[in-house]
Parts: sequence; structure tokens; C-alpha cells
Amino acid sequence: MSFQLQSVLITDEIDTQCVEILQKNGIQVVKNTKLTKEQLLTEIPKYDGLVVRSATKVTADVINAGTNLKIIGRAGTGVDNIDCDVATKRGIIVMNTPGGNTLSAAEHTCTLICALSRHIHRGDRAMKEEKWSERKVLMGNELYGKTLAIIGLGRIGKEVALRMQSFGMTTIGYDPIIPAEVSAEFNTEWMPLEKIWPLADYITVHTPLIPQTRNLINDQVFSVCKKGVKVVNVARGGIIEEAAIKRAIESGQCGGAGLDVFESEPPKDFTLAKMPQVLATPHLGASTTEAQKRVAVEIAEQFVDVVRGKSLFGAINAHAMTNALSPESRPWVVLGRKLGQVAAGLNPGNVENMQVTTYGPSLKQAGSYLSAAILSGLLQNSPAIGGGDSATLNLVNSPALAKQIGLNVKNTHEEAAPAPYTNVVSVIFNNGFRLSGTTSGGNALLIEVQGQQFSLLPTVAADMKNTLVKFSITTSGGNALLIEVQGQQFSVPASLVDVALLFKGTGNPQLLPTVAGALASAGMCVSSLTVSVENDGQKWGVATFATPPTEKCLEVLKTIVNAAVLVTL
Ligand SMILES: NC(=O)c1ccc[n+]([C@@H]2O[C@H](COP(=O)([O-])OP(=O)(O)OC[C@H]3O[C@@H](n4cnc5c(N)ncnc54)[C@H](O)[C@@H]3O)[C@@H](O)[C@H]2O)c1
Ligand SMILES: O=C(O)[C@H](O)COP(=O)(O)O
Repeated sequence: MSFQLQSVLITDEIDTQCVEILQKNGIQVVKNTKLTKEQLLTEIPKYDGLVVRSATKVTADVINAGTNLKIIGRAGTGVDNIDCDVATKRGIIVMNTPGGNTLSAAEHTCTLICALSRHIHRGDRAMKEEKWSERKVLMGNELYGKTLAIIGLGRIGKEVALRMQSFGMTTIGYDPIIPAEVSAEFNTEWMPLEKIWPLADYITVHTPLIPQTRNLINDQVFSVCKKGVKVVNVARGGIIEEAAIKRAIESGQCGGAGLDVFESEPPKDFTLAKMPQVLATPHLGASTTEAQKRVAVEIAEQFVDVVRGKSLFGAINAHAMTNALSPESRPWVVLGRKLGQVAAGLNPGNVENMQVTTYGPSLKQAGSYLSAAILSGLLQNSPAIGGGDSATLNLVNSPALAKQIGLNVKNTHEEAAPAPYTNVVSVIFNNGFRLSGTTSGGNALLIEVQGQQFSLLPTVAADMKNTLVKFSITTSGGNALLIEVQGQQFSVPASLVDVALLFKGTGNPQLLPTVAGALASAGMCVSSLTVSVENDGQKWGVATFATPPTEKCLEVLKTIVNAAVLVTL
């Protein structure tokens, strides 16, 4: 998937290095951190890239207004301020900078734990209010020998564990995807949540805010914790229910809370933040010069790497693209899309299952991007997804849209390609329609339609059993070549450049000259014409043109063939 970025809008406070790196790489940048929502909606169509931190809410209406948006970058970790589902459906890459602010967030967490244990915030307030006598009531606790429960043992959770162990704390924790052996490597005993709650003196949360973690710590959890348990949230407001913290502090069940993040930011109601037992900071976890430089540089470099086709590091919604960035993969992406278009033209109607088989060593890692490319061609005009908006279908959104309409995709790979090809792609649908193709010299070639191979090529026997139509594609000299549709190979693999005309005719030996004559008399400048071998009285054919063909050639052809479709490639 080729990727060009011309202009990027930055709407949150981000280190200047982000701007410098993007500009040095030829990308225009506008930084405006003062835009209202209405102004953002007006401005966003001018840009193909957007960079934000947590303040800008990249909601569905912003994404939909961004008609040219290709990529949204989060200079930081949490992407909960970005509607990732809508971005994915629009084919927009969303990426964050995982790890760039890990140490700062971990240090902030440790700072809150330490400060809570010794009432630093209350002592400081007392001094500012000239109340020396407060020292009598601000009795603290040592951290030594206490148990810290860490919910979420990812990047930040792990760094918090390592740091708090140096105070002599025992660390225990829970994470659904980090196994006990891994947490044991950083001396943290993995436990189920119900075992954790009664053991913890301190609880700190380091998970994303997702349905499973919203209100993870609530009244019921507080009720089974030790009396006086202290809680810390430097992850996202709402993982510990704010109303429950307030109630637990009032009842004495909770001995204190360190909160950097809030259910609403800024909070609509500061009552909780103002409680003496609460140590509150205004989302400062990542606010260090080091973290801000890191995330600014990282997001800019990640954008540049995507443009250069080097890497998709940090992308959270573009799995199919991961192996599709190299120059060698480009003809295959083109070919996949063309196969999808050909299939849509020749096999209209809804399909429920699609199986893509890649053959040959070069395509070992290509299954996911080739199936996404085929889907992008197949679904571009599909009424099931609102049809006709071809510009928006790409490797990012086509898998998600296929899932949405219940189209299941299966990828398989076989090392040996059918001779004489080195690499081939075949696609078969549940109704049996199949095609095969390959690439050569940058062109997409059709080698077989519906089990009928094009002459001069050996039969791809294994692919043609019990099937009706199948495409196969390969690459040769960097081009996409369609080598077969439905088992019928093309005598000369069909190059799928610009606009190709596919037709299905009878086994009449005069099919090729008849079609050539008809096209010539319709004023078409034919640059290549090839037909497959005959099977069951049918032959498939492909024509390409030196000048764009008109719909008229279709009309002319339909009088002499069984089916014909123009495919724009
Ligand atoms: N306050 C700040 O300024 C600040 C700065 C950086 C990150 N953060 C936030 O911190 C959080 C953690 O960041 P990270 O970089 O460590 O992320 P991470 O992805 O490395 O770790 C998160 C962990 O949470 C785990 N998890 C998911 N669901 C869970 C559940 N139901 N119960 C327990 N664990 C669960 C995941 O498996 C993962 O291991 C994120 O929400 C991020 O947005 C806040
Ligand atoms: O998830 C994050 O990276 C933090 O919450 C930091 O947010 P910020 O970039 O707005 O400081």
C-alpha cells in the first residue's frame, strides 16, 4: 500500500522536534492547539495526517469530517480519545508511541505511592497554611514490608513493581495476558483478582480503560480489601470508580487515593480531588521533558517510516499491512485488488466465505495483506457496505468491513507454486467461483478462470478439484500477473494494467479473431488479447487496451460472448 503524506495537523501541545522531523521529511505541518471542536471540523479536511495527545477528542464526527485523513498519531500511549473503530472503517491508520512515556508514568505512580504513605500533600498544605501542629495528626506508614497489588502487568506495571521492590514492598499482580512465569521474572506473584484484594495494602492500576476494566475497583471490591487500603490510578479515570473511592474514604475503608486521571478531564466536580485523603494531579504522568521529547520524536519518525514503506511500528489497526510495505509486495497488492475486482464483476452477489491460497516462498507472509487487497477490490462497490465509495477501501478497512458483513476469510499457504510459476495467488469463494493470478514486470496476470486454464500452461491440478471459479496470481519481474481464473489458465498470463476486459465465450476456435474483429470495428485500440484453453465448451478471455475502452465495446462484445466485464485496475 503506497502511502503519501503531504500535510499534518497537530492539535495538542507536542515537543517541537515532532514538527522539525516531519518538515525535514517534506511534510507540511500546522500546529494549532487552540482549535474549538467546530474549527477542528472545518480544518481537518485539509490534512492527511493528525497528531494528538489526550486532550483532543478524535470522535467519529472529526474522523468523518477528515475526508483526506490517512493516519492519526497519538504522541503517547492511551488511544481512548480516538474512535479507533470508526478510523478503521474509514481505512485510517491509528498509531501510538508505546513505551515513550512508560518510565515517566511509572515514576509518577511511585511518587504518589510514596507521598500517600507519608501524607506529603497534607504536610505541604499545612505548612502553606502555617499549621505546624498538623505534624501530630499526619502519622504515616513505612512501605517496607507492605504488599503492593499491581493490576495490569504491562510496560508501566512492570516498571512500578521493580521500583517499589527497592522500598522492600512485596509485589503481587494480575493481568489476563501476562503469564505467572513472566511476572515472576520481575518478582511479582501473579494471582487472580479475588485473591489479591484481601492481601493488598496498596493497589495501583495500569490497564487501558476498556469495558472489562471500567469500574474494576468498585464498592464490592473495596468491601473485601483490607481496611485502610490505599489506591493509585495513573492509568485512566474510571478504572477505579470515583464515587466508590469517595464512599470508601468517607467510611475509612480506603486510607487514601493518589489520582492522576479522572472520569472526566478536567473533572466536572472537584469534590473528590479536594478530599484531604486524596493526592490529586492533573494528568501529569507523561508530563516530563524526557517523555515528551521521546513521544514527539517517536510519532514523527513512525509517520516517516510509514511514508518510506519501512515499518508500521506503533500501528494498532493495520495488521494486514504489516508485511505489505516493501516494494516487492506492491505488485501483489495491486494484483490482489484486481482479483477482487474481477471476482466482483464476474461473480456478483453476496459471498460468505473466501479462501485465499498463496503459493511459493515469496508469499509465505503475504496471506493477510493479499486477502485484504482482494477484499478491497471485491467490496469496493458492494451494496452490503454502502457500495461505490472505492477510494475508501484499503488494507486497513477491508478486513474490518468484511467481518462486519459476515464474510469469513481463510488464508492458507503452500510452499510449491503450480509450475511454471514461482509464486501464485488463488482465491476461491463458497459458491465455488475461483481465479488465479501472478505478476510479471509489474503487471497483474490472470492465469486461470473457473477451473479453465489458459493454454500453453500446465494444469494446476491440485487447485481445481471440486471448485467452480478460482483466481491465481503471481509476480514476475515485479509485476502482478493473473495466471488463471477458475482453473483456466491464460496462454499468455494476462497483465491487469489500467482497464481490462474479461469475457467468457464458447469453445468456438474462432473466438479470439471474432472478438478481435468486433473490438477493432468498435474503434478499440487493443494492446493484448488472450484466451484460455477450452473447458466444457467455454473459454475465458482477457483484453487490454492502448487507449481507454468505452462501454460501447462491452455492448458489442455481449452480442458474441456469454459474459463480459470491464475491470478498472
Ligand atoms: N497518566 C498518564 O499520563 C499515563 C501515561 C502513560 C500511560 N498511561 C496509561 O497507563 C495505562 C497502561 O499503559 P502501559 O503502557 O503499561 O500499557 P500496556 O499495554 O503495556 O499494559 C497494559 C496491560 O493491561 C493489561 N490488561 C488489560 N485488561 C486487563 C484487565 N481486565 N485486568 C488486568 N490487566 C488488564 C494488558 O494485558 C496489558 O498487559 C494505559 O491506560 C495508558 O493510557 C497513563
Ligand atoms: O496515555 C498516555 O500516554 C498518557 O495518558 C499521557 O497523556 P498526555 O499525552 O495527554 O499527557
